Amino acid sequence: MAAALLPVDDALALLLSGAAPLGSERVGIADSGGRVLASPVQALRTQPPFDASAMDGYALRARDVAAAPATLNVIGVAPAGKPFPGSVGPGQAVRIFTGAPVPDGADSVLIQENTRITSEGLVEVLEPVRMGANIRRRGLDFAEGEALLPAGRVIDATALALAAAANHAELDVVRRPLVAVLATGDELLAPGSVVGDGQIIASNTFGVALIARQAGARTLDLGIAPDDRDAISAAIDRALDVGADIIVTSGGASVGDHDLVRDVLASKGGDLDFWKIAMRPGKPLMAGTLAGRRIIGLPGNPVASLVCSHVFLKPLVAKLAGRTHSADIRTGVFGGPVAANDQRQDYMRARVVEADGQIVATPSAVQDSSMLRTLADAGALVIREPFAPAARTGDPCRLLMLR
Ligand SMILES: Nc1nc2c(c(=O)[nH]1)N[C@H]1C(S)=C(S)[C@@H](COP(=O)(O)OP(=O)(O)OC[C@H]3O[C@@H](n4cnc5c(N)ncnc54)[C@H](O)[C@@H]3O)O[C@H]1N2
Ligand code: MOO
Repeated sequence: MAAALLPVDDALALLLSGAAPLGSERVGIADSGGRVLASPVQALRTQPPFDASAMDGYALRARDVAAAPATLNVIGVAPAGKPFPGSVGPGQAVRIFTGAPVPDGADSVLIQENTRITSEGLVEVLEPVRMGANIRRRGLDFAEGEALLPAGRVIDATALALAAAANHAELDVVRRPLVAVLATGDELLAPGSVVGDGQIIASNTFGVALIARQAGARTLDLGIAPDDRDAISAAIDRALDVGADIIVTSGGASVGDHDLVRDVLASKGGDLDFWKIAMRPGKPLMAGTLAGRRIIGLPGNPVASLVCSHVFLKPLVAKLAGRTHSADIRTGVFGGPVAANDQRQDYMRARVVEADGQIVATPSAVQDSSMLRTLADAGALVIREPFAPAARTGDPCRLLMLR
């Protein structure tokens, strides 16, 4: 009897054990969007750094206009960036604009809509103003030294603007893992090639690399290696030389005479954590380490390579990149009957629609792992546990959402 295959969850746990965020690097604030903070961000300054006007109008003393209408002497102007140097005394006002420091002596800002210019240097105040109105107090937003953003926060638009406002020209971010991807196979040609007898176009690594990038990696395309030990070995050496954190191969993972990836890794001193798992598609998946780098050997079948990338590569990249990853797993119902499952956990491509508040998932009739188009059409993968019994239309199912 064939050896029992490693369950998917156990394989994933093995792959992720010991994976931790990579070190940090400093990047310019303008380049930090989308990265993950490696250290917390503190305010390097106080914002606003002075009591500031929130409106265009007049800075004055509230008590002077308590019995409005009242006329005040306009003794100067305070635009943003140019503080008024004097002080506002009884019966006086300073023309002020949004963002300008409130001059000494003034305790309130009256919006200009509630005033009338009567003559040069005089303003008629039509309504009283609440004490302190329209003034943003110093430090309203944050004060120097305050913690603003925690380590681990993804730098979204607001975090980026806040860090800039706090006067950070550079930020400490988690290094993005470099994922090098290699296609293997004598039959493979780059897209755009003239295709000869027995040849096909290599597609896997494009999708695999995009999945890695979307999880937070940088990627390097190592191209296509023929089914030749030296060629595969040379490509892996290149990945080691450029400092790849994860080396991903596609193809050559199975048991055929031309499936060489495992041999090459072994000959280079690599250690396999697992090979062959209870998954469909994806049975020949392998993972291990080589010279301190992580290796993932994806099966060549296009759907297997992409499904394994979603299930294994994505969380590994996310972990090294310091991101929290949780697969989008939902409960739905079957839109058609499915047969009982065997010992491999199945990831069935399914079209999904919403009906009566439920996700209805209808697996494609043919699930051959060469069929990319059915994966592109699938909104989700139905996850079928090993030995799950046959299911009928309307029975609940577990979905890994793809879109
Ligand atoms: N005797 C057995 N044969 C196979 C088994 C098995 O257990 N015993 N497992 C099957 C399963 S499951 C899979 S999955 C495949 C995976 O095998 P490999 O990883 O060795 O993949 P290849 O043989 O190199 O290629 C399989 C298939 O995919 C095409 N391919 C490969 N690379 C690409 C690429 N970059 N882009 C597009 N298509 C690619 C290749 O031409 C083949 O058609 O093994 C089964 N066999
Ligand atoms: O994993 Mo192979 O594609 O699982 O069929």
